[in-house]
Amino acid sequence: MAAAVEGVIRVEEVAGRGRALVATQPLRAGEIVLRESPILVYSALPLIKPQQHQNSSYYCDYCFRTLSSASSVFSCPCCSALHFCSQRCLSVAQSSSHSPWVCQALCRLRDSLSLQPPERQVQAQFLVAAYNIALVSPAHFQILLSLQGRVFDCDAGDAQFLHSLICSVCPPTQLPGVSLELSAALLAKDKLNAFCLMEPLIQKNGQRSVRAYAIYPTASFFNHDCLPNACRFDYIDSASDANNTDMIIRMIHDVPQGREICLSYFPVNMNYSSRQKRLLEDYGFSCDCDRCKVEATWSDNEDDAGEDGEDEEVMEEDQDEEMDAEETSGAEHENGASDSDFPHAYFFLRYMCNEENCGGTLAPLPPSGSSTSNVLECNVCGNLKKDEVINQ
Ligand SMILES: C[S@@+](CC[C@H](N)C(=O)[O-])C[C@H]1O[C@@H](n2cnc3c(N)ncnc32)[C@H](O)[C@@H]1O
Repeated sequence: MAAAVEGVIRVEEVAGRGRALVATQPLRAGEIVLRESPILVYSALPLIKPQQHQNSSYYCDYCFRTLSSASSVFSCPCCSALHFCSQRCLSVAQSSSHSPWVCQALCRLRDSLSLQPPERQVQAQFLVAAYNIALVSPAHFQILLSLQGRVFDCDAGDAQFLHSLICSVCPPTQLPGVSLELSAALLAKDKLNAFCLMEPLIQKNGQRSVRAYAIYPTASFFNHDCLPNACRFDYIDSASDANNTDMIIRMIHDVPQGREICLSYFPVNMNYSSRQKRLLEDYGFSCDCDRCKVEATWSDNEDDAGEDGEDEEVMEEDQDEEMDAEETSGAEHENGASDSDFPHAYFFLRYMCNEENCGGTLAPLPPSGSSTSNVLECNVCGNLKKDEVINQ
């Protein structure tokens, strides 16, 4: 597991927000403050693939890179259901994420879950992956247990169903300490801390789907802000990097020492009601960041309440009720609010990607020497853009 960038951020307790990551020194725009590998990654595809996809595989079930051609696919010799991009990925998986215990458990789950919705199938995969790390990597399991998320943070019905299922498909003697409470706590930790590794390409319907979910030990301590000062990058299909599922956190702009470093758990262009609903339902808190304080006074909040997107959402991008670039930067809003009521318009003009259907956030490339880069990179579509402000 790659470590955090030494010393530039540290975990602190912040009143009303739990643990948080705080700058130990002034941080510069574009600076990488964290790079780390996940302790657990699992597929976002349901166990039972839709009929039309049964004979196709999209990505390696170990490194999660796209599988380019059928000729380069290595299938699990036991279940034939998981596919790997190389003999190396297959071998490593067999002693870690696709251990004989996982292989057997997933085969049995496929039979038992055929009538269950895709989300349940994905949750079952998470629970198998989580209990597997208790067997193959107890230190990582302890880290998982230390993350935010208690029994009552997850749906009791889901926990009961999935726990009974796991117990019926896995020999219990192999899972010391397994209990309904533990299964529920693990599901809660997944809900509050998992990041989505998104498909790089936007689909025809304008959406991007989730390829895999991943849990990172330090990145799990980033709290949310609707105007974040840092954002995450991942390069899942990168061929050059052995750690393609690493999470990289870069500063969007300069911050002073002692400032909390926050991410947005979803695209910054979501509107106020959708953000509040999502944060309360999925993360259990009401946001009172500077942006929310301003937008709470806007009169049109009632109109968009209740219109929530359907995507899975955990610290990820989705296409919920959006504010487009014009709305977020216009001099006059539909409800009569002007830029003086919207002091964060500057953030949207400078740091929101204006590619259609993207919704990504821009951060400068890492600084070289003492100069801040004048090139901004989008964390969703990857487009590069000249920073007009720095160029002026
Ligand atoms: C990924 S964890 C972040 C780390 C967490 N604070 C901890 O102590 O482990 C997400 C949880 O942190 C808390 N949190 C995140 N952002 C917050 C905010 N802006 N205000 C209050 N609580 C927040 C919520 O409890 C949320 O479910």
